[in-house]
Amino acid sequence: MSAEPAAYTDILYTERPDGVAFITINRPDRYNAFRGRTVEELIDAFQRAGWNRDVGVIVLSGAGDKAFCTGGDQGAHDGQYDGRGTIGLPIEELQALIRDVPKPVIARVQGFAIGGGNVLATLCDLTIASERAQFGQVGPKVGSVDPGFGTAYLARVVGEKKAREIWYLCRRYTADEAERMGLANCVVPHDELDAEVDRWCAEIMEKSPTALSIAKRSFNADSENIRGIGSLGMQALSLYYDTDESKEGGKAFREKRKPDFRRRG
Ligand SMILES: CC(C)(COP(=O)(O)OP(=O)(O)OC[C@H]1O[C@@H](n2cnc3c(N)ncnc32)[C@H](O)[C@@H]1OP(=O)(O)O)[C@@H](O)C(=O)NCCC(=O)NCCSC(=O)CCC(=O)c1ccccc1C(=O)O
Repeated sequence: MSAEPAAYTDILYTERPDGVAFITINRPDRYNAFRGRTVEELIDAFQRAGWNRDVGVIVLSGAGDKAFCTGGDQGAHDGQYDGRGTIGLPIEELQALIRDVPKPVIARVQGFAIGGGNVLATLCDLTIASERAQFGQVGPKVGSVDPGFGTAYLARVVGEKKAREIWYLCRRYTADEAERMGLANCVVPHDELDAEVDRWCAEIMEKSPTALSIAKRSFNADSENIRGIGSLGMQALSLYYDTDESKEGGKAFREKRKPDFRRRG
């Protein structure tokens, strides 16, 4: 096994001899929320695994038992986030890269896949969930929204009505509900999650890598226009983040109280 470069602080990276690369968000004390640095490291790791011919499948996961990923770190923004990019996070690059790497990406979801973490799981080619996993969106509850793949592509995956419900009501969904709506491929007992992920990876590794990459690109082509919607939307999100309405969401989350979005000046 090759270990992650010493420079990574927010993720773990491992390539196994069987051709599986594991990329793990390693901020369990923050429920694997991402800050600017986390997103940069994820981009670096996906580039590394994505173009290495010895790697046939990539598994994205979150460290610990609590969360796969809970989206942007609420401690890393009051307005823009703390990194580069339109909103202070190069999140569009990461989302596009998960689609662009010419090999299947599996989301291994053992806990919360919430907010931007739910977007990452949705973007992975396949999702394998523990029975303890929980899925959902929180954007309109915390003064945010994903204006591209997280909304428009989600509708391709679960259908328009369900996608709108997910975003407008911000409920949490069990792993079984996620499977029924097409957000997860399968749900397994918690202690069987890694074995199940290994089984799917082994089956993928037996298949023609070129056929898989053509299949992936073909699936992607049909929803590629959403990339443009997303980059336009990020400009709008950047303006929204600077408003009192958006800031109230993050502030309320940090103060552990209900937000008051409808208050006027
Ligand atoms: C994940 C929860 C549903 C868990 O709820 P619960 O079990 O009641 O536990 P809590 O007490 O709420 O949380 C435990 C502990 O974890 C900390 N924490 C959880 N999530 C985050 C986070 N994202 N950032 C920082 N810290 C987090 C929490 O503060 C607690 O710590 P203590 O020290 O114990 O107090 C629930 O926690 C939850 O709903 N979390 C909020 C998730 C969130 O706000 N995510 C970011 C916004 S998501 C979003 O806006 C969608 C838009 C989007 O996808 C996007 C698009 C473009 C750029 C960025 C984003 C983005 O994701 O922001």
